[in-house]
Amino acid sequence: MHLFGFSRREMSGPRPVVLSGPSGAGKSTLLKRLMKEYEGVFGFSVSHTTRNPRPGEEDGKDYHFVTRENMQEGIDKGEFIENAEFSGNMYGTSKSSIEDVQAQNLICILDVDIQGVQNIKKTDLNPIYISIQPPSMEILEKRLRERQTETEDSLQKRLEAARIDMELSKEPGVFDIVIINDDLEGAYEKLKSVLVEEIQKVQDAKK
Ligand SMILES: Nc1ncnc2c1ncn2[C@@H]1O[C@H](COP(=O)(O)OP(=O)(O)OP(=O)(O)O)[C@@H](O)[C@H]1O
Ligand SMILES: Nc1nc2c(ncn2[C@@H]2O[C@H](COP(=O)(O)O)[C@@H](O)[C@H]2O)c(=O)[nH]1
Repeated sequence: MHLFGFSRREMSGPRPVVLSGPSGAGKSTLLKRLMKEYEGVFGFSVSHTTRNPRPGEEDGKDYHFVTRENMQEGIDKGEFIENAEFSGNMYGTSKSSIEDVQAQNLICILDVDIQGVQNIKKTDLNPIYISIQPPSMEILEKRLRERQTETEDSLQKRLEAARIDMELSKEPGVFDIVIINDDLEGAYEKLKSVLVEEIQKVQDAKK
């Protein structure tokens, strides 16, 4: 089996991690904390998107912010392992975003929606699949509104996508673990406990 031209044996680095779950469930909050606590262990796979940057977001760090034309050109050229339409915008994971992280022997973290999960399952990336879920739709809506990043239209689209995500994530075998992000500390501890073995591998390799 080959992934991006490398055989699995040649790619003996740590297993990637896919973080998914509804928009507003707390994925970025948890992964930023993880990357801060374990500096030099994780590398973020920087996705491409056609949405506009939010205040404080940096091109090339949070996302590669691109036009639809640019993104479609890359997809047509086979540069993406997966891509999806979400809340009126295109999102996708380029092959090079993963290769850049894996070349450094870091645990590659992908933050993707449920369509991304379904499409990554068709590849041989072999990640650990983690779903971050909100305690309820009501709390999710409150968190999204308080974040003040969405228009009413975008918010409604995200809530609709969240309903589908919450249903699909209940299906057995889709995720290795589903973490309910109610209390942030508890959710973070659970996330760390799932990743402890991979973290150890990277830390041991550095010794
Ligand atoms: N356990 C929690 N309790 C209360 N608020 C939280 C909790 N976790 C995250 N939040 C807040 O909820 C909002 C949404 O979190 P975050 O942006 O991390 O979600 P996300 O899943 O990354 O969303 P998106 O997919 O849209 O990027 C943020 O304002 C964050 O500070
Ligand atoms: N399928 C993919 N989904 C992605 C990717 N990058 C992010 N996402 C998901 O999009 C929504 C919205 O993100 P936001 O930053 O606009 O709030 C969220 O669920 C992300 O997980 C990707 O490359 N592929």
